[in-house]
Amino acid sequence: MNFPVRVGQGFDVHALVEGRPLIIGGVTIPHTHGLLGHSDADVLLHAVTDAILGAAGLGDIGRHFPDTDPTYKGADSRVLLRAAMDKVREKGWAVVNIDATVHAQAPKIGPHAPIMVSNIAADLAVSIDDVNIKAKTNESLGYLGRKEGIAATAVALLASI
Ligand SMILES: Nc1ccn([C@@H]2O[C@H](COP(=O)(O)O)[C@@H](O)[C@H]2O)c(=O)n1
Ligand SMILES: C[C@@]1(CO)OP(=O)(O)OP(=O)(O)OC[C@H]1O
Repeated sequence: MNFPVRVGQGFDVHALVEGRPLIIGGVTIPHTHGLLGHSDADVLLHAVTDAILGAAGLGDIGRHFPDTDPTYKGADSRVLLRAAMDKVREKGWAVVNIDATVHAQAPKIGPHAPIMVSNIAADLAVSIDDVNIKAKTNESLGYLGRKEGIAATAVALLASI
């Protein structure tokens, strides 16, 4: 159906391990542990990438940037987000707004959220007013509550250009 707006959602989770930097929303956050992944494991940017790809009907991040491809080993997820946005734009879509949540028992995300917002807004070519980042602990419940990993969820609204 041709309709001038489309919605997409994204989810990602990565394990917290020692000896890796913690990079979320393009911000390197001082912490005892970092996220494990093939790329820089930026869980928030991966959720946002899946949200915009999903809204455009373009599948998911692993389809475009496989974790079996050495090209993406240690990749900066902002580069992947910009490349995904290029594909979304080529299909005739622009981002209206993004709303995302980082599910992290620790560390505190709030102090870093403004820079995350500005990174994501720049990569998607939208205003900082069009990107909202929230954070929640997992109330110490489950694998997130035990600080075994950090998850992120995101929704994206696209408009036809
Ligand atoms: N990693 C986090 C988690 C939470 N916040 C902020 O704290 C508020 C309360 O979180 P609860 O999970 O206890 O409801 C939340 O609304 C965030 O503002 C955070 O910054 N970083
Ligand atoms: C980003 C990619 C590619 O380097 O790898 P990871 O960093 O492991 O992240 P994931 O969230 O599993 O997403 C898809 C991947 O293909």
